[in-house]
Amino acid sequence: TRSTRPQRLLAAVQKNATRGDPRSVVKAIDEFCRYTEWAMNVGDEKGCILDSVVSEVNPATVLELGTYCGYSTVRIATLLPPDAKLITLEFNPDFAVIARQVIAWAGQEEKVHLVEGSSGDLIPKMKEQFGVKSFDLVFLDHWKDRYLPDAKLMEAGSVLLADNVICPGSPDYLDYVRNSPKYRSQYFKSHLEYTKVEDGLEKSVFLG
Ligand SMILES: O=C(NCCc1nnc(-c2ccc3[nH]cnc3c2)[nH]1)c1cc(-c2ccc(F)cc2)cc(O)c1O
Ligand SMILES: [Mg+2]
Repeated sequence: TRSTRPQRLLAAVQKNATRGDPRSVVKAIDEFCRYTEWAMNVGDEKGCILDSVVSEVNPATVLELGTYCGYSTVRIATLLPPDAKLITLEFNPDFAVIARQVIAWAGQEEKVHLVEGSSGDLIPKMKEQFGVKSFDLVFLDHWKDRYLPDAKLMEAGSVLLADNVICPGSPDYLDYVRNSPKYRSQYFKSHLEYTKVEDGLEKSVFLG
């Protein structure tokens, strides 16, 4: 049967990227998605904004919601010190299978813990399962209607960075973080990955 898009993306990584070289993995995915087949990775333009926020926060613990093929997982992990921890949640087992291989090809498996399941179930269990009370940085890139309920599950002191606040959009989340006294929010205008369509990242600092 026909391969899936994540399988074709992984094949492009294994063909064009050097094992153990995360930057070549990121480059191979961006080239594949720009010139061969679009895929919903955060991409190179928004990826640079992601990189700058990760570097600024310099987190010891990161939670990523929505692994997909592991593109942003690799970008984030590459910027973390060896003892830092990145937990990434993926709901779709087919995506998780691919993401594990992309993360391994990039040589980042030490810092990354990919957990399969739904954010609504797993976030409340974070504390006991991973001994993590709160995360220094949370990257929201999963189902857009889960951003707000999951943010409310996590109100324990961290920086939230949300992808796709314009396209596909998460209007209830955006309204909440921009109008709640609990957050200081900032919009980074950009474009939907590999296109000219407007999109952006919203960075929201929890004020406690
Ligand atoms: O849907 C997206 N991303 C979400 C993937 C996902 N698939 N499954 C999950 C999940 C759901 C529960 C979860 N609970 C825990 N992890 C979870 C992961 N997330 C997404 C879509 C687009 C997009 C834009 C324009 C278009 F015309 C078509 C598409 C762009 C993007 O950057 C995205 O991130
Ligand atoms: Mg996204």
